[in-house]
Amino acid sequence: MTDPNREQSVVDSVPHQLLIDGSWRPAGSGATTVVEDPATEKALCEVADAGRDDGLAALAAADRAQPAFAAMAPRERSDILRRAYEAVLARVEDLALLMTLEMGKPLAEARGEVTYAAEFLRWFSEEAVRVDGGFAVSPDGRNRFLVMRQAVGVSVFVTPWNFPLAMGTRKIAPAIAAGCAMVVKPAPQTPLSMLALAQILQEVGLPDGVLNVVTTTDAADVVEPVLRDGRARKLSFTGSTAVGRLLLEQASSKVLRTSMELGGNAAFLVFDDADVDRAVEGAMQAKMRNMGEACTAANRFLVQRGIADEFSRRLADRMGALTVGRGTEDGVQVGPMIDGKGRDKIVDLVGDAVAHGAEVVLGGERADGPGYFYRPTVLTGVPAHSRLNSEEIFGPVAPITVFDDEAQALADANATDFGLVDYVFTQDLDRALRVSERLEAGMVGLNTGLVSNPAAPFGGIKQSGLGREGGTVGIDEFLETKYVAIATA
Ligand SMILES: NC(=O)c1ccc[n+]([C@@H]2O[C@H](COP(=O)([O-])OP(=O)(O)OC[C@H]3O[C@@H](n4cnc5c(N)ncnc54)[C@H](O)[C@@H]3O)[C@@H](O)[C@H]2O)c1
Ligand SMILES: O=CCCC(=O)O
Repeated sequence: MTDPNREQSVVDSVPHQLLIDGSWRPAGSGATTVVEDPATEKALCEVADAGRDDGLAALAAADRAQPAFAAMAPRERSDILRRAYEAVLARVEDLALLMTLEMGKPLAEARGEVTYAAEFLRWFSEEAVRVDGGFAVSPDGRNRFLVMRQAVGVSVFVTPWNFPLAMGTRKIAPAIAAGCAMVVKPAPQTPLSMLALAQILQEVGLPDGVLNVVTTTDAADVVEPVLRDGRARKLSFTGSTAVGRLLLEQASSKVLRTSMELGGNAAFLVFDDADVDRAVEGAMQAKMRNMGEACTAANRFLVQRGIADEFSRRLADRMGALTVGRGTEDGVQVGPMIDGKGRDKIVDLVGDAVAHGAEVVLGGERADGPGYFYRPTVLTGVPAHSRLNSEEIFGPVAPITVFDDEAQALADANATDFGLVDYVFTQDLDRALRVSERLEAGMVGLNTGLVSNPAAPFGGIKQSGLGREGGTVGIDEFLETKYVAIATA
């Protein structure tokens, strides 16, 4: 259990204000909003609650900073990122505690996210100095083509609460590497991790105005004017598909470049020939990482008939052995859901599935007492038409249905508007490749329950998004290609 004095001092060590043009300031209106600990439902602190004018001030600051930052030597931008990587790692314990306090994940997982977030800073410090161009002779030999890549320009980031640090660095690091100034709007539930990151970036020498952070409870009031203003050139959003769709419309008014990391509805396929130990281990990872509050979370378990009983029993045993509690306490493996709305949605989805005939093998209820806790749950016989199969659960619920053959498994897995990630467990190499090719998803976990890696291209197809973050292509989202035609005598 962490010491309450240490918790308070970690919360107090972060500025609770907006960062605009290198200075920390209150919201123009003086408004503040409460940040809550979802495990206790008690207030942690207050932060500035920005409005429209604050958002536009942040945009103006980014616009002023943009030309000099784009002109800065790539090595200098790379060095800023490298120093930030080292500074984040030096503060793993404080950043992890801050994250656990504001969003609930157990400390061990929060440490993992801090490290994951830091890796984006390191990866893009290495990419910053590798932006290339091209030179070619035209087919008729009369011209030369010079191809250069330049920073897109001022970028607007809107980020979610579930990975409050990593979803920030996955955008901020490539933007710095490419030379883009930014306006960042974190989720209202988790402003503290982003403010702590901004403080670190400031300390390691990021020029004033390059990163502007605007915390608000009225996202629409702040973000829409910024997108419609004309000075921003790029929007990168991570969050739900519904909000992504709305922001795409707003971004279209000025034809902004867009990257969209949206919701998922991952299928987790287990074939009769799978190694059951690996499948159960992978299921625990794909389902229980972040208490199931992950876009990559396995949302639908599709298990072949011959192995279904054994897999369901073993998964229920493992999930039933998890310790639920406040993430700051020793040994806790499952923290609270982010808020009452998130927890109530899970209650509704499970209720709907049970009403349609699903059987509760484990859990199936919220936990008593304060905090937004929901017990790890396994359901079998979940009917195809229940809401659990089409909506993101975002919680520790594993719905299992049975299939008979590969064609049915593929049809069921692809019967969704989403296409972020799917998981496949089989020991048959031909099947593994065939199924991976036919799954309609941007990513596939083959005999693994974890695909996230800063060095790999993360992203979805269908209504799960546009573009990729991370990997060698992550920086491309922040670069324009310019071609110069050179006439030769
Ligand atoms: N694909 C990915 O990489 C990825 C990663 C993490 C989370 N997600 C998705 O995010 C969702 C969970 O996060 P969430 O609940 O924070 O999502 P959300 O869409 O409710 O909110 C995301 C962000 O959008 C902001 N927002 C909400 N309404 C807005 C508006 N009208 N204008 C401007 N901004 C607005 C929120 O304040 C928040 O900062 C899930 O659907 C999850 O799958 C996707
Ligand atoms: O919520 C989505 C998960 C994000 C990740 O794994 O990088």
